[in-house]
Amino acid sequence: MGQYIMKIGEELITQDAHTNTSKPNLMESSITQVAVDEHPTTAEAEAEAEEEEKHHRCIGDEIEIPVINHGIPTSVTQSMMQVCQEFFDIPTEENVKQYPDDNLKPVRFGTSRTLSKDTLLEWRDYLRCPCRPLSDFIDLWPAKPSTFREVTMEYSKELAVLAKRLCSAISESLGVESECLHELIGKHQQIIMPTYYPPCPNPELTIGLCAHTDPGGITILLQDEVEGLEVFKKGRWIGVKPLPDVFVVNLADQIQILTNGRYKGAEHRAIVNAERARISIPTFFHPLDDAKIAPIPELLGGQLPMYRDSIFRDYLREFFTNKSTGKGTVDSLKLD
Ligand SMILES: O=C(O)CCC(=O)C(=O)O
Ligand SMILES: [Fe+2]
Repeated sequence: MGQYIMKIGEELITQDAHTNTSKPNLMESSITQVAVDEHPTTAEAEAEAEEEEKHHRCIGDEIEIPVINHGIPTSVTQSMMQVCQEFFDIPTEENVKQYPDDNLKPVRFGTSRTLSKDTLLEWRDYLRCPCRPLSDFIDLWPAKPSTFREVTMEYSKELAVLAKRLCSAISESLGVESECLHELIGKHQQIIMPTYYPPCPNPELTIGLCAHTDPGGITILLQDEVEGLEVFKKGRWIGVKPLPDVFVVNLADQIQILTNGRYKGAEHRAIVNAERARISIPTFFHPLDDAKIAPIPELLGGQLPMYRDSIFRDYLREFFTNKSTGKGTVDSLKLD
């Protein structure tokens, strides 16, 4: 009941992404997209929401967007977190054997714990689970833990609905057809990537995940209660505080291109700590591999395109081949 996405100019309730500041961060630019309903999920959320309701909230460039009251039952997010925890509890060697890290395999497990092939060691394990069409992939997903497939299927369906809502809100905030971004990016590829960051005896010597923007369209991220996600904003890294029942949404590179730079991909990274393992579950929404991505003509408003066209498959290849960090790949498409 009452789950919807607000659009620009309407009343917005968002939560500030910062751990370092308690003040809400008002931004000048014109993007807004947040799911709210009249029943905040936690007392904390309610208090913060009331505080922030007074403001016209604009969420803009290079910030990760927390989404509360998204309508996804807590039982679904908790089960997903739990089943991922159980998956990562399986001995790493076993997961490596079951789901080899072979680029040709859609479902694969990557780890820095047993292998030394990476020159730059990112301190994490991950499982890549494509979801669409489900019938193509579900039998390839882990059969252990025994509930993994069922729980992940349920979660993926809920996330697909949320992604559609977010795409509509972003489209409306841009002044284009509400289906626009869903058609371009929201309804095609969906990939869930549960990620595990083990505690690290020397966290200052490593990184969980290097600075990057996500290459796809949007990313919806569920994290456990351990801090580690950071966003680069105004020249510094800012921790994104994990809050119960709150998703973090990243706008990614293809949104930056489609909007001709009006909305920016959020640059982020993950750090690790010596005490506690952390689990984060990003779900990536990508265009079709053979989609041509270029600034949406309606959004040019008489300006020249800032980015040249690219085919998403080629974009991804470039992104992964060059191990591009930060905004490297998207910047490489910039026209002079
Ligand atoms: O650890 C996180 O929360 C971020 C994960 C992430 O950015 C990614 O997998 O692209
Ligand atoms: Fe990311």
